Amino acid sequence: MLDFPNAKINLGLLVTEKRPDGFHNLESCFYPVLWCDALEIVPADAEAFTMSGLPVPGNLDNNLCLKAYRLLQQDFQLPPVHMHLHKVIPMGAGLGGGSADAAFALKQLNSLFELNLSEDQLEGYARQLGSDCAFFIRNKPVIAVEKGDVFKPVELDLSGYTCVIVYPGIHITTAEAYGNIVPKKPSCGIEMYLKQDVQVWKEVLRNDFEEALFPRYPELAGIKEQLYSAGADYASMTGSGSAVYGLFKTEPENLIFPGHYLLWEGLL
Ligand SMILES: C[C@](O)(CO)[C@H](O)COP(=O)(O)OP(=O)(O)OC[C@H]1O[C@@H](n2ccc(N)nc2=O)[C@H](O)[C@@H]1O
Ligand SMILES: Nc1ncnc2c1ncn2[C@@H]1O[C@H](COP(=O)(O)OP(=O)(O)OP(=O)(O)O)[C@@H](O)[C@H]1O
Repeated sequence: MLDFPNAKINLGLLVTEKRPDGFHNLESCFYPVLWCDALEIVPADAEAFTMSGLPVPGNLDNNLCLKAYRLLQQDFQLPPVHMHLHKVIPMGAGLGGGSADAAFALKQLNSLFELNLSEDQLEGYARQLGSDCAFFIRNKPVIAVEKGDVFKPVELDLSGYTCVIVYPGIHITTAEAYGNIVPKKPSCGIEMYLKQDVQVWKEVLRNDFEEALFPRYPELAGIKEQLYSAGADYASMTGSGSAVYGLFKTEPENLIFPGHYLLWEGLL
């Protein structure tokens, strides 16, 4: 198990229909990337939660790490713990950082207190914390369907690629992004597209949120264009934005995004 909660990118994201429960069905390939937070959990005399790094908006009590602890507490007599979260993954970026922390907390608590929960059981808990959360239990590339929490295996290896992720400092709320989208039934599943060469993805693999968000935030389309100009085989916004990534076969030179966070690193 990786010792840090890591982010994900979405390779294609089709929002296919609105569900009766208000959520949306989607189809997307979730791929883990090496942009990580740090979360330490140790037994303590009294419950404590501390944070460092990027400021996380909202009440401390609403932090997904604490929610994960409380969820397990409903079924198990957990001793008090001190959790410390060092936040590095930008929020409102479509990188799933909060979900990654929550899934990591479930896994850590499972091993720390020998709860013997299987990965399927952990996914069950994760689903209750957020749609993206279940993916991070196994943390392997998958095709996600339904709310993004039901998975199909995918044969995909991008290990030769460098992934550059640009975060433009724009916070996009997931609920708001879904509210601005018109679901579309695709003519063909994402799996068919992923079987083709990465260079072909540009023509066929789309993220439905781009159409709704690019006119509002033209800067995002500009970043995607810059990544292609720098030689990316494929570039896209991830999740509901605002981070945009490029996949490069050879490391690009002279990529400058003033004032932006830039991760220049590998995939998992
Ligand atoms: C955009 C993605 O990151 C793609 O991976 C995810 O679909 C977002 O998942 P998430 O951040 O875990 O989202 P949640 O915390 O479960 O839901 C936040 C809000 O997003 C909307 N939402 C989320 C997931 C989904 N499949 N349909 C939705 O309509 C709902 O309004 C929901 O109230
Ligand atoms: N541990 C946490 N880390 C980050 N955000 C958290 C955490 N716990 C709760 N939150 C809340 O969740 C919000 C966004 O979470 P997250 O980092 O998953 O954004 P995101 O990358 O846009 O998510 P997604 O990919 O699911 O759309 C934050 O603004 C914050 O209010």
